Amino acid sequence: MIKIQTSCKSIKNLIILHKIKNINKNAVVTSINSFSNSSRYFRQQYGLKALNLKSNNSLNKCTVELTKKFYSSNNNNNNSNNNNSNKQKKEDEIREEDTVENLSKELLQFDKLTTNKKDWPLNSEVIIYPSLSTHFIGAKGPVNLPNIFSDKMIPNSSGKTYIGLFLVKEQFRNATDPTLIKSADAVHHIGVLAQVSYSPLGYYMFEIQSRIRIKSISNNSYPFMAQIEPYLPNEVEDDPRIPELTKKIDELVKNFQKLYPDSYTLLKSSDFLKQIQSLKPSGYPTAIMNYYGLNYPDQCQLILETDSIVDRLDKMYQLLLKEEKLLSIQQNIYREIEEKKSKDQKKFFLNEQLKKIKSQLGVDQDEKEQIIQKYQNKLATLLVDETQRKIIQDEINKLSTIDPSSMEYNSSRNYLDWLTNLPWKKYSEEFFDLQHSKEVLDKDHFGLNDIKQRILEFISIGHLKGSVMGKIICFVGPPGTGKTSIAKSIATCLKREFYRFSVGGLFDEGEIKGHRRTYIGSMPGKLIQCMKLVQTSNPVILIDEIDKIGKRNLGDPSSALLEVLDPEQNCTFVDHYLDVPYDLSRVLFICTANSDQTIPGPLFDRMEVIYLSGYVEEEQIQIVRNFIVPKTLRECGITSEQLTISDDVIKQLVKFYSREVGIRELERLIEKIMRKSALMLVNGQKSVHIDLNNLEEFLGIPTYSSDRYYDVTPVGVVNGLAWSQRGGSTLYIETTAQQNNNSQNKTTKSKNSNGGNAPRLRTTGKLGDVMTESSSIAYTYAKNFLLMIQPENKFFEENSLHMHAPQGGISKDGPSAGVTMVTSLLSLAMNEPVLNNLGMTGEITITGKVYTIGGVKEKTIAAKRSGLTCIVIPSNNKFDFEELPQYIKNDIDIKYAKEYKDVFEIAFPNKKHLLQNII
Ligand SMILES: Nc1ncnc2c1ncn2[C@@H]1O[C@H](COP(=O)(O)OP(=O)(O)OP(=O)(O)O)[C@@H](O)[C@H]1O
Repeated sequence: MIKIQTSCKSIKNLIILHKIKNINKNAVVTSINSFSNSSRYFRQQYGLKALNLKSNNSLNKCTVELTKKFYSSNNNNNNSNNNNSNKQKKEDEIREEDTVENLSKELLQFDKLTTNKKDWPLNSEVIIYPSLSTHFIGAKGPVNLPNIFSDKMIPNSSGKTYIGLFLVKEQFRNATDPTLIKSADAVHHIGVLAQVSYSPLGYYMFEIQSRIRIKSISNNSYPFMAQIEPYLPNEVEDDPRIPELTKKIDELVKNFQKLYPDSYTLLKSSDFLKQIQSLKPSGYPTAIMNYYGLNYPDQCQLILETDSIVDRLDKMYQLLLKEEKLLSIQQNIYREIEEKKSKDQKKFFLNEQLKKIKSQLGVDQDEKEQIIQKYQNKLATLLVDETQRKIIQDEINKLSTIDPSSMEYNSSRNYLDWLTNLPWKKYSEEFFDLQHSKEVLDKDHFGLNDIKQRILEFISIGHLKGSVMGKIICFVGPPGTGKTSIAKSIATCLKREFYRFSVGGLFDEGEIKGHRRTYIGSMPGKLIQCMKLVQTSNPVILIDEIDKIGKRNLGDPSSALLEVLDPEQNCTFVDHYLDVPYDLSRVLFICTANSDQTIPGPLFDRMEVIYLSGYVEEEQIQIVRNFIVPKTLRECGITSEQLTISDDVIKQLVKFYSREVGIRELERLIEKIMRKSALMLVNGQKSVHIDLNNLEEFLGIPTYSSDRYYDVTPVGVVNGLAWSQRGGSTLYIETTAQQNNNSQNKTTKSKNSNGGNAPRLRTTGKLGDVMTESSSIAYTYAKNFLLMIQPENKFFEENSLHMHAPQGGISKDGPSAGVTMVTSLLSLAMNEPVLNNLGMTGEITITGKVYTIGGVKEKTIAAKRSGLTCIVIPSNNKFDFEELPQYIKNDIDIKYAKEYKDVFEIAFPNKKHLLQNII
């Protein structure tokens, strides 16, 4: 009778049909995933109780009941005004077998439709699941399905449920939750159909079945529904390129497995290659993609959408190549990180081991603690006052809070090293023994008696006073005259430590006062460095070349030096680095300079200046013979038996190999002789004797032949005496005449007094401003003087003159050449040479007064060296000359001049009668 299918399937289809027809065709979504679900749903919806769905009878019953309900509700909907009689009638009709049979046919037809497509949702409709990655056929995995999705999933005819996974377009992918996407247009229209099942573990699993394409959107409000169709482009599976590409991919895959056995694969099946080789070409790319789980949604989407298998394979191959490069980079980075990690671990491990060993050896105290303890111990022994102690203690406390690996820790340690290693209040015992001092000075230096005398006086005061505090000695003199070595001897006399530093060309104040600790690599200045080195607070400090101290924008070193030297300030000298006052008041400062002219004034004022003027030949010979030769022999390890130097050689050296007033050049020459002799001795020679015969083998030909250009000075040439930082020297003044063209024509001459033909004086020889002015004065004075003594002599009116100072390469300046210039001009004008072997020095005023000059000693020494026998100096300098030691004054005929006529009288003995003409 009843021909209705009684299978469970039929019931479900019936329910769906019911829904389709009665409720909303487009919203046929049931939560029935399985048969049991459908029965439950069925019972709840239609009130069918105690339905034994497993028995055919029950099912039949159920179907009939359902059919009845179906029609009744259908008719109710169509005709709401039906009365009870109508209702009864309808129900009777429903009971009719044919109606049921019709329904059964309909149901069967429906069932037929769907049974052909086992893995296809009913009505070809799916709920769109917006996915953030592309999936390929065969991929499986859990999926998070909110209820709103799971309730509306559409099953297939056998109750399996489906969703459509569609990749969200890139621009919408930022949404953290794909379910928040507002329109179905936000997803690509080609995607995959996934069967969803509910796992006993309580979550949904998906498995990709096939590629699908959205035909139309059936519900564009969330969650979106779409009509779908299979996406099966024509695929040619026997394309000859396929095997070639798959082979290449296989190789890549093998490589991947070898290089990255543990990473980047979703399915870690070892026989994966075998599996994929057995796949059909159409399934191959998807299998590979699934295997590697490559996380490039857009590129994978492109592959998914690609029609031909060859193209899909090719794209995938390219993607894998790219991935391989990326992986190798990642692998390298990973390896580096691992290596570093293992190094750090190793270091940590070793450190721990070291600590254990130390603790077992009983030296388990932390290194930092040890260091801090060391500073504490040192501080306890330091003779510092309370303020200094507090500063050091604070720094130690600070150090204990700093991490040893930080930069600050090192800088703090450095600072503490300085603070705790200074000789705070440690002094060498005061020693003022005159006898001892005299012995030391005489042992180290020849001559210099006046200097030695000054030093002994100085030491005597120290003896009486108990200290030499507040004294600054400054030695001024030409190079090589023993300033440094005398300072060293003073330290020996006083039995104090000696430290020397040069401030020549020093521009940075920081060199003296240190740099602040905030600078990287900062250090204390020279004074504090000295203290640390000598370890007493009262050494003798020699500040060399104080006249050459520089000044730039990096602070003013001379004012820093003033702070150091000034007894008022140096008891609380603050070095920038140390930042703690240090007492320098008991230091004996000795300075040296080549000239007192350039010593900064405020410094000069505080000094006790002692001048050294250089040595005459006899002194140099003595010094070389008695001091330099024995000293150099000692230094070279040669005995006096192995090397002898004759006195003649030393004289020759002094006369023709050196022209300095000091000893340094002679010392170098002796060293040169020693070096060459040492070579000969080492080569087997028993002994070396140096005399005038073999001297040139050692030193070459003499550098100077004679100090004098002229043995007899010609007309117009006069020997002047000059002084420079290098000592005294002789300076020729030469004048020649140049006859004027118009000399005969007085009228023209006077007319041209400002023009080119007027007689004039030209000077050359690199004369400085002062000497150029002197030459003008001399010219004027000489003209006037000649007019007085020889009015008839028109030489100056008729001749232009050229005055020259030889050695034009050397700059000359100074105020002592006036008399020499006048004499040179008059000698030319009178055509009378000056007295032979005469030298002169003195400034002249325009009225003929001869003025005081400096450097008498140096000039006298220079005159003697040049073989001059008579010198004229201003009479005001008489005292200076008479003060000179006798050995310098010997063999010199000294003449004093007050006015120029005194000079004239000496220079031109044959013309002294002319002086009578002066009224
Ligand atoms: N009177 C002397 N007796 C013995 N040796 C001397 C004497 N004068 C100088 N010397 C020696 O001459 C050499 C140079 O001397 P020193 O270095 O002291 O010169 P200085 O005046 O300091 O020169 P500078 O101005 O260039 O610094 C030293 O070896 C020193 O021993």
